[in-house]
Amino acid sequence: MKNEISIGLLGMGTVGSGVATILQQHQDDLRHKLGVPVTIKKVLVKDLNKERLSSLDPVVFTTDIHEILDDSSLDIIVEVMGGIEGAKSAIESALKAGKGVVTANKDVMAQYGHELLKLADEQKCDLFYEASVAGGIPIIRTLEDGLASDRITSLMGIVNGTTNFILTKMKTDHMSYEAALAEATRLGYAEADPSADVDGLDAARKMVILSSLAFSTEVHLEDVLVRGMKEIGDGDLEIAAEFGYTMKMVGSSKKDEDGIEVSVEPVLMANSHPLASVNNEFNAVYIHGDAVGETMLYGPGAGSLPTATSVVSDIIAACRNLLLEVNGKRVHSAQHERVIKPESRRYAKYFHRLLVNDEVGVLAKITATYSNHGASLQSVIQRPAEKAGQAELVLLTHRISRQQHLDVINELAGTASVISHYRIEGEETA
Ligand SMILES: NC(=O)C1=CN([C@@H]2O[C@H](COP(=O)(O)OP(=O)(O)OC[C@H]3O[C@@H](n4cnc5c(N)ncnc54)[C@H](OP(=O)(O)O)[C@@H]3O)[C@@H](O)[C@H]2O)C=CC1
Ligand SMILES: N[C@@H](CC=O)C(=O)O
Ligand code: NA
Repeated sequence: MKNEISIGLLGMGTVGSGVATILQQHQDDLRHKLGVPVTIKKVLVKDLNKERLSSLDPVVFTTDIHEILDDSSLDIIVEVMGGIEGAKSAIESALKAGKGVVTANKDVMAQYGHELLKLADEQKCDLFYEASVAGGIPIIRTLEDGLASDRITSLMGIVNGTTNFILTKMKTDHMSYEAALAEATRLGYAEADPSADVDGLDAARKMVILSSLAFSTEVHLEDVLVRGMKEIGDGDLEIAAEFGYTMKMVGSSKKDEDGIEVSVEPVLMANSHPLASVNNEFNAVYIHGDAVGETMLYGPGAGSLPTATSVVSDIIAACRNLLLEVNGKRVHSAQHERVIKPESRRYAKYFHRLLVNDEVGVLAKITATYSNHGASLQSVIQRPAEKAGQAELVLLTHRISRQQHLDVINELAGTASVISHYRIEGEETA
C-alpha cells in the first residue's frame, strides 16, 4: 500500500497554478478522502524565471520534460501545458511508463482521444480528461457514470466560455468585440491562440469529445459543421432580441435512425430556453436521454480554479484507483458504427435577414424562392433599411432541412443580399 501519491505537473499557467493551489489548500481534505497525502514533486515550465503565484519550492520546477517523464517515483502525470503534438507524446510516454494521466487538453483528446484511450486500456492505466470540456462542470463523469443507464439522443450546449463571455459583454455592456475578447484573454479564459475560441474550433473539439461519449461512436473533428462568431452581422444581436431570441454560440449533437449530426454555430436561442440565460464565461450542457428526459448541467466553463477543480477531481479518481489497484478498468471502445447525417436530413427552423430593393414584386420573388425549394415560411417582416429605396426583410421558416436552407440562401443571392442567417433553437420547450 502506497503511503504517498506523487504528481508530475506539466504546465503551471492558468490551469496548472489552480491545480497547485487546490492541492495545497485542500491537502487535509484530500488526505481524509484518500488516506495518503498527494504531493506535487515536479513541475514543467517553459520559463524558469517567470514569477509564480504558487508557494511550491522552486527546486520542483524544471524545463526538461524527461526529468518528469523518466522519473519512476511519479505516479500521476497531469498535462496542463496545452498544444497538440508535444502534449500527445508526453501523454503517450507517461502511459507507456505505467503512470496515470490527467489532462485538460481538448485539442489532443478531440484529435487523438480514441487512440490514447486505447493505449491507456492496453497499459491498464487511467486517462482522465474531465477539464477538457466545460471547465468546472462534471459533464464527462455525468455521461460516463451518472447517465450510463440511459440512451442519449441529443446534447446542446454552450461549451466555450470565451465566446459566451464576449456575446454577453457585447449585449449587456455594449462592449466592442475587441474589448470583450481582450478582457476574456486577461481573465485567462481564452486559448493561447484565441482564434480557436472565436472561430468555433475549441467548441467543435469539445463536441467531438461529448458526442463520442454520448453516442459511443468515434466522432471526428471533420464531422462537425462549424461556423464561428465572425458570421454574426452588425445589429444581429439587437434584432435577435426584438424577435425574442438570444444569440448564443451553441454546440449541438443529435442522433436518430439516420445517424449523427454535430454542429457548432451562432444560433438564435428562444429566450424561454434555459440556455438563453447562460451568461459570461459560464457553460451549460442540455441533455436529452430516452429515459431521463431533459436535464441540464451548468457551471463555469473556463478559468483557473473552476477548471482546476475538475483536474483535481480526476487526480483523486486516479489516486483511488491506484490505491485499490484497479487502474484502467473502463470501457473505452465505441459500440456503434459512425454514420453522419447528410444536410438533407438535418431539420431546424431558420432566421434569414435580407436587404432588398424596395420595389414592386420583390416580395413575391423572394417568397417564390422559398416555395421553389419546398421551404415553408412562418413569417415575413419588413423593416426600414438605412438607405432610401431599400428594405430589410426578416423571414422565419418552419422546420426545413439544412439543404433546403442552403439552397434558398444560394438562390436568394440573385434577388437580395443575405445579411445573415441563423438556425433557431429552443422553441420546443417554450
Ligand atoms: N484556461 C482555461 O480556462 C482552460 C484551459 N484548458 C486547457 O488547459 C491547458 C492549459 O491551459 P492554460 O493553463 O490556460 O495555459 P497557459 O498558457 O496559461 O499555461 C501553459 C503552461 O504550460 C507551460 N508550457 C507550455 N508549453 C510548454 C513547453 N513546450 N515546455 C514547457 N512548458 C510549457 C507554460 O510555461 P510558462 O509558464 O513558463 O510559460 C505554462 O506554465 C490547455 O490545453 C487548455 O486548452 C481547459 C479548460 C479551461
Ligand atoms: N478557451 C476555453 C477554455 C476552456 O476550455 C473556453 O473559453 O471555453
Ligand atoms: Na468538465
